[in-house]
Amino acid sequence: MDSLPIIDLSIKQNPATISRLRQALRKYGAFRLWAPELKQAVAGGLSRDARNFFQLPNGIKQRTWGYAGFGTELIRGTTPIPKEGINFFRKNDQRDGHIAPPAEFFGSVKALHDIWKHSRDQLFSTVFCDVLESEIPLTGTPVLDYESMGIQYYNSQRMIVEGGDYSPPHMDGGTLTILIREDDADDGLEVADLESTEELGSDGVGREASFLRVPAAPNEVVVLAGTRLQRLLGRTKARACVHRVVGPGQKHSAEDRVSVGIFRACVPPPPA
Ligand SMILES: O=C(O)CCC(=O)C(=O)O
Ligand SMILES: [Fe+2]
Repeated sequence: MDSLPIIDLSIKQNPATISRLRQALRKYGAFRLWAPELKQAVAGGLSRDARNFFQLPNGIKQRTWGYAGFGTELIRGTTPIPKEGINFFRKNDQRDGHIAPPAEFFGSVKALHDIWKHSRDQLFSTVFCDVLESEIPLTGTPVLDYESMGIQYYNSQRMIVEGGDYSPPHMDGGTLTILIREDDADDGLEVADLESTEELGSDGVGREASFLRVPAAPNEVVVLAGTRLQRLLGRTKARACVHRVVGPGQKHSAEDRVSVGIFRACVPPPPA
């Protein structure tokens, strides 16, 4: 397998596709999803609004709900990630004395979320019933598991360590992450071949595994399995994807990079 298999939710999956998906969930914990409408929503406004937001003065960003400043997010509690981000629909983000994100930006995020809502049930029934043949309910624990959206902004001008990576190898929590990126044949995203190492933790896997590049191809997004899915179903069915974003160095093109994650894609966010 030298690329991740892809599914189109608008058609019934044939047995060959199902078997490729099962294999990919064990080997990489990831697959691709045909989703022109999600890509269109990002290209048609959200990425522009995100770039405008991240250009705002620090003082304003710091006071905005859900904002995480450059290098403040940590991997495994220790390693700072050289990116900025803003999260939407997360509990407890609407702190006193803070301000809402610009209305236009919020509108674009909301529009993307409304589009995603239409595919969510179909994705879950395909993955859990047809592919994983699971009867374990994966929704319905909203205290642990609620959906949020995060926009990541990586700026190569701000890389502290030359040749460093944008994001170290890590696993996401939750069941599934939907990752939407701007089209780019090599934007640095890579997923580990989990069958190429005995290591289980993301740091060990990151050191030892071979990694597969995942191009950000037109009309498609990537679905990553998270630690919660692995816990619920067991490693024999699905592994949590270990992924990283290799820094700009010589390896890929982008000077800055915007990505959108739908995290813990599982249950609807709590009402605003
Ligand atoms: O920016 C990306 O492509 C990956 C982001 C990511 O892995 C994360 O935010 O958890
Ligand atoms: Fe991640």
